[in-house]
Amino acid sequence: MIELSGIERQAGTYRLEIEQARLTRGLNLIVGANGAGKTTLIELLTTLQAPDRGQILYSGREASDHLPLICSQIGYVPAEIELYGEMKVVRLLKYMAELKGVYHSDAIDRLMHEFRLEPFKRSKIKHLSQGVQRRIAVVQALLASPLFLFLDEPLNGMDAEERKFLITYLTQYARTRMVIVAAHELNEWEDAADHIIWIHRGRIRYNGSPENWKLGVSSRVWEGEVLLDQFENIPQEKLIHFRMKEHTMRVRMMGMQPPLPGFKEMEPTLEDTFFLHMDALARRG
Ligand SMILES: Nc1ncnc2c1ncn2[C@@H]1O[C@H](COP(=O)(O)OP(=O)(O)OP(=O)(O)O)[C@@H](O)[C@H]1O
Repeated sequence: MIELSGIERQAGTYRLEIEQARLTRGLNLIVGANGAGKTTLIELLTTLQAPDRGQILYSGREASDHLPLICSQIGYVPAEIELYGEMKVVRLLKYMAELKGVYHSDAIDRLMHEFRLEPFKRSKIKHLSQGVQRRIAVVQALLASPLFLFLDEPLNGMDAEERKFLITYLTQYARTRMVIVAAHELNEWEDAADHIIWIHRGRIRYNGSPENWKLGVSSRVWEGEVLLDQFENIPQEKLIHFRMKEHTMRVRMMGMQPPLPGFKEMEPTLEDTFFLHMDALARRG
């Protein structure tokens, strides 16, 4: 468990403030608009940044008093990964393992196999696709079986198969450990997220189950088809997404009532719920 209390962090004009928060085992999905503070929160939790005020406890231990121990329990995949391009994959992973105090090759062999990296074992990192490089970044974070695994936008650069594999892997890993993921694309995490941490303008607005997050919205979600000229009159702020068909548009919208006859009410997804909460905040001003 990670417990935060009285956290304050100023970076330029941006300010993060967290009075109290508790993160528990399972897959924790940090959601928020651009610039909300997802990366700042992850960097505080990985000890990369120190708070100006407040306390972060990892399984009851204060980070500043037990830094080497806590760092050894953390795995981190940043959003912008920069691996040593000239190194071969196996050499890089051996080096990263040694830095983490892992001197036997079992973990490397197992993870290379699980993440299907064996064909690239002797390739230089710089010759590999973004998706493969990201898989390597995830593997290096997993080498010491961290209790706390942080991933910032981990699906960036991955193809559909890699994304599916990683989400399944993390879901299983999160059964016994804490996985904390910051993501923009929420629908992909629909079945994986155990907890939602919604951050808005440097404050945690929600920390709890996806089910309760969805129940916390008053507006509803509707889907239906409209003609192209009808589409032009749809208020853009109520639009969640749309898909062009031959002569019509399939649109997904939010609102208390069906926007037009023939629209059906839909179960809100995580992504819908994010839009609904943001819309409610905007209406409150
Ligand atoms: N060192 C810094 N100096 C000044 N401003 C900073 C610094 N670090 C972050 N910020 C600002 O703090 C805000 C929060 O940044 P952060 O990267 O944590 O947000 P985010 O939710 O991860 O955003 P995104 O979704 O765009 O990645 C942004 O407005 C950013 O420009």
